[in-house]
Amino acid sequence: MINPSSGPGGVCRLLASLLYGLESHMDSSEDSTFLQDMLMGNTLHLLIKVYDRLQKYRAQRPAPLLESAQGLARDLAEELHCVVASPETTELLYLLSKPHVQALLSVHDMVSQKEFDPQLPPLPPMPDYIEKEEDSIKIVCLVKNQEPLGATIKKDESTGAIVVARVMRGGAADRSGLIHEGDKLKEVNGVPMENKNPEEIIPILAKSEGAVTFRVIPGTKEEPETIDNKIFVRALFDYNPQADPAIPCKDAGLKFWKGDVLQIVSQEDDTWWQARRHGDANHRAGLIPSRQLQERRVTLQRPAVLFHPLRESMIFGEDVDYGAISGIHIAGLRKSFRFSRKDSTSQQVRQKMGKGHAGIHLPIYQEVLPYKRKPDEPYRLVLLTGTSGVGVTELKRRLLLSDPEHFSVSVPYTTRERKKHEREGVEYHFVSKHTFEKDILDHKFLEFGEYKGNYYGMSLDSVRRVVAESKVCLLDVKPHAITALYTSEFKPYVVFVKPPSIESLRLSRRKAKVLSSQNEQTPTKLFTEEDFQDMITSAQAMENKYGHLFEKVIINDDLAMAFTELRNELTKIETDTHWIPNTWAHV
Ligand SMILES: Nc1ncnc2c1ncn2[C@@H]1O[C@H](COP(=O)(O)OP(=O)(O)OP(=O)(O)O)[C@@H](O)[C@H]1O
Repeated sequence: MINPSSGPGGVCRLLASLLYGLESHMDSSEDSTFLQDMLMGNTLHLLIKVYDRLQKYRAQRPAPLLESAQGLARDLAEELHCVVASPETTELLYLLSKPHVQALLSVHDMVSQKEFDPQLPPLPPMPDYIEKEEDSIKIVCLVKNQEPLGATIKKDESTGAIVVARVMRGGAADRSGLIHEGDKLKEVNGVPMENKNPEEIIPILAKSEGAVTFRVIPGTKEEPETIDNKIFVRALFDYNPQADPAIPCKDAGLKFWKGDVLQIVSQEDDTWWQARRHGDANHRAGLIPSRQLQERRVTLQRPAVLFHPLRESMIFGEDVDYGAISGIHIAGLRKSFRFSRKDSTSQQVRQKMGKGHAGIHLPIYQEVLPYKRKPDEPYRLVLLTGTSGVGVTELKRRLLLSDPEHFSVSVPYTTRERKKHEREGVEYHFVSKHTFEKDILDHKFLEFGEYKGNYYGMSLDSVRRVVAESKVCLLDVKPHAITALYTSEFKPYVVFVKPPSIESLRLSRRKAKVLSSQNEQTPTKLFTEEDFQDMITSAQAMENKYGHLFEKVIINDDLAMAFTELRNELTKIETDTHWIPNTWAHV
């Protein structure tokens, strides 16, 4: 090693002795000559001298020249004095000599040399354990003087955790931007906060000066209970960010299912909104496709994993043969006024109502509001729908029997002759063909059809009459009729009765009988394998097309269980706060 303090002479002597010491180890005189030439040569000695001068020069300078603006200006002025004078150099020299330029340079040097940031202590090592329930720990190191921390703490009575209760504006904690209300303090300077009271912790904080290290679980700001100015939507499709190739970050996505209520927290981005699932313990917002993005996807019907496009051949439309109208009594109650099974050879059903959509054009998000029925308000209309034979009539029948004072059905209209035992307005409203046809033209019917030369139909007025009696009106309708009732007047609670798997159908419907209009002598028959298959296929098609209108899906496997589930759900919507489309709030 060259020691500059020993001076160039010392270095030369060192090189000479080094050469002498190495000679005995060298095999060839050629190597020895080469080393001697190199080490004792003038070039190396001159280089050592230059190096030595530079060291001395640097040691004499008071401050590093390049960091000082004044020094730079001085050097520049010296250089300018040596060059041939020109108007520019003269002007520059004049400017540099001006007192305010000098003052400016001096201020620059003063500021640049000042140490403003406190010396931060080294970060503490990462903890080698993280409790399971903690999804993130923050290690905050504050350097404070005698000033207080500027935050208050409290003990969370339910969890026992020490929580930052308040951060004072402008205080040390606030200025750091690292400690927030709701943060849980786990440790202060290595002292665990568990089982400590705020009174024990305050002196620890007060005493600490210099670097104070906090181990903190970032808190989630407690949301005030008010829902004003918040946007809630019901998701009308399933979404899995892991299966979405377009999302900017899969882990930042929010997975949700059709029917989930989401709070939209940001719509700033046109493509990706931020939302959290209502009722989730996790308050972290996640990315969801914006309405625009999802609409584009639905329109393009891709990617298939995110949206199940409708298969046209399976869509229930106005041209489908729904078969006969059933107006048959079962156990003293009228059989469903729905267009019945496909095995009928009867008339085509003409639809009048139910065309178009209830303001929901694409099943994306439906804006919703919390709703709780007031005692003087009418009950929500209960619409039961499902594929033929699935058990809609049976469930309605059980509801009526369970509480005839509370539940009721609307009375359909017919143009057929009244039978002896029938009473006007009980089984049917009996009207003339002329009146019925006039009512059709006046859009009075929700559904109507023709069977054996007679009209049958359900009018909106019939529904209104039940609602006006302060009863829960149960109505079983084909899904396309839902839209006509999807209004703030009726606030329909739409229940889709869904068949279970084909194996469960075979088991549960072993002895069940269905209507068969093929044989007048034996109007009922056992289910066939084809019936089960049809039920499942039709249910899937219905769900694909109208699923966005279904507020509740009940799988009718075990009848008693399906009934109990339905009954409980109806009680809930009568008594609890739940979500309804926000358009129903404005009458
Ligand atoms: N979960 C069930 N287990 C066993 N049998 C059932 C179940 N649900 C309904 N059934 C029976 O299946 C048959 C058809 O039910 P239901 O008449 O209620 O069907 P529906 O949906 O009203 O059909 P449609 O529109 O053709 O009248 C009935 O005999 C009924 O008792």
